[in-house]
Amino acid sequence: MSAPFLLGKVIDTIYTSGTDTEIMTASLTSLCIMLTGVFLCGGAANAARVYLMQTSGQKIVRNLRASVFSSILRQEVAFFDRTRTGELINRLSADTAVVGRSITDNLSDGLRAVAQAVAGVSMMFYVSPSLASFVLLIVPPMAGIAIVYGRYLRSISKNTQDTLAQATQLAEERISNMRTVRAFGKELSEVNKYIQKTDQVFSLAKKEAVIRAGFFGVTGLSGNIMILSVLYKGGLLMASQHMSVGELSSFLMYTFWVGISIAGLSSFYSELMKGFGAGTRLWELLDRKPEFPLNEGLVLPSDQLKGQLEFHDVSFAYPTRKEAPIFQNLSLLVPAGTIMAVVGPSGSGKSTLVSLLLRLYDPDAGFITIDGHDIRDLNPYWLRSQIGTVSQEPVLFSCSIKDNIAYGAEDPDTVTTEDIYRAARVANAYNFIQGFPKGFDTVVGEKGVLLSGGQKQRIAIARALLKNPKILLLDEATSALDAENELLVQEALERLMDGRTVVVIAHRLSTIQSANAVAVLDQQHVAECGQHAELLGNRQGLFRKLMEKQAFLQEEQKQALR
Ligand SMILES: Nc1ncnc2c1ncn2[C@@H]1O[C@H](COP(=O)(O)OP(=O)(O)OP(=O)(O)O)[C@@H](O)[C@H]1O
Repeated sequence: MSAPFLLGKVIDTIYTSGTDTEIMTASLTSLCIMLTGVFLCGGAANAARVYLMQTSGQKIVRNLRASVFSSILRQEVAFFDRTRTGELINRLSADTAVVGRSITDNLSDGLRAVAQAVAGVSMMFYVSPSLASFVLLIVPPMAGIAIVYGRYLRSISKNTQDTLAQATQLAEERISNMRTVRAFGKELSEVNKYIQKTDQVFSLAKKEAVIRAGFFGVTGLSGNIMILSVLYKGGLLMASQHMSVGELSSFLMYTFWVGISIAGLSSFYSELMKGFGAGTRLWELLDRKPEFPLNEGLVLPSDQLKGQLEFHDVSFAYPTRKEAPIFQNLSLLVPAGTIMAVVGPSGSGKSTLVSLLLRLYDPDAGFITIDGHDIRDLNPYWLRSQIGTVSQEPVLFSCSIKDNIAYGAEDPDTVTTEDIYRAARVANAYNFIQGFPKGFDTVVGEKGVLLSGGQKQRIAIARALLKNPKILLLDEATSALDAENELLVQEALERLMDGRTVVVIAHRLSTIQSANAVAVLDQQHVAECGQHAELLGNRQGLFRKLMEKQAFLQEEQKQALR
């Protein structure tokens, strides 16, 4: 900061020392030594600034990403029904990147520009207060222009990030459902839809470019006006002996300095406003409180849990479709240690029943109990740790089979390989896993696409076995497995169900026959409940009709295969 001042002194020394070369050389040497020291300190400070700002900025981004991800995972399931995956992915990657950029390199350069501008202006006042006051008349109109520009840029940035999120959503959905896109031959039309979205992003970027160009043009022009006014007014002051040539040179250098800082500041300001625009949704996400807590409430001694489940006059509609109730005054008792098969027409709410038991949603009226405790009073973490699930289409993560099975355990890090092998054996999965060249270390592809339906189910059964839950919620696969797989899965399921309270969405006759009771869902409540033989005996009953229809369909399928 003192460099222009010292350079001014150098010029004045040269100018005033006349022909006395000895004095001039001595003064010049000492001033140049001082200047070298100043430059060295400046260089070191600059390097330290860049390093510190980079590392602390990246740390902020890392923490921001972790907080956003943790905030997303804390939200209730209904939040994910309303919010698209692609949008959340975009918030996590693109928005945090924009905010990150605005607070890392940009903040570092911005702070330097602020420091330089403040110091430069102070030095301008120090060298010549009257010239400084004259030159800085340009600041108030510039500040007004900057405020309007900042607001506009902020709103454009928010729109850009929102449109980008829609484009990401479209791409994410199509890529993850590539087989359907291919089967319908929709590649070209999907590309066109994506291009439409990116075109919207492009037109917003063009708007941003126009206002940015205007703003940078104005700041450049004002810098040149400042220099021109220094030359004009400073020239006059020099002519009237109120300023030396060295002072005018210093002042001019400070003016350049301040001009460059203002250019830096406008770029800093632009990036900061973009960061604020992109950050708006991030702050909303970070501030959002989930509708129900994840880890608060009553924890019962797990060894005393019997596992009796009961629905008491439960009414429920999905938060996104409040106008279409799924259950009205539904009551159902599943005694501890028994198997309840749930059947009913498609859309009657069988999966919804399971979701309510897992407390993914809360009933609108009525309540659900486990051993007489309202599940809303129980700690949701604890509740879910007592429940095992195997769904129709089990989801496996893209990691090793070993890690996928260990995922069932409360603390996967403490699970031994022997525990995993044991669970795999009981689930009839050990032999086929060991048949792979890498055995249990085989990495299954995204969503486990390398495995057949039956294999995935057996891994999911091993995962549930490792959890060793008191309560089991099963959704039997509707898609037919080959005879051998069917037998192996059935056997594994029977072992898994042994000694637990089971609610099974049943699709196989054998499961329905072996269940202790069958609940038939229809018209938003339990239409019939009883043992298989008893329900079948009621000729007018819904269960009988369902079974007849199923038998009819099976017969039709067999004929079609012949
Ligand atoms: N997350 C959701 N948001 C809004 N509505 C939903 C949601 N999930 C399911 N539904 C609706 O709730 C109703 C019951 O669905 P559910 O999946 O529980 O039926 P189901 O008996 O299991 O059907 P299926 O036998 O065809 O699997 C359906 O009309 C469905 O469209």
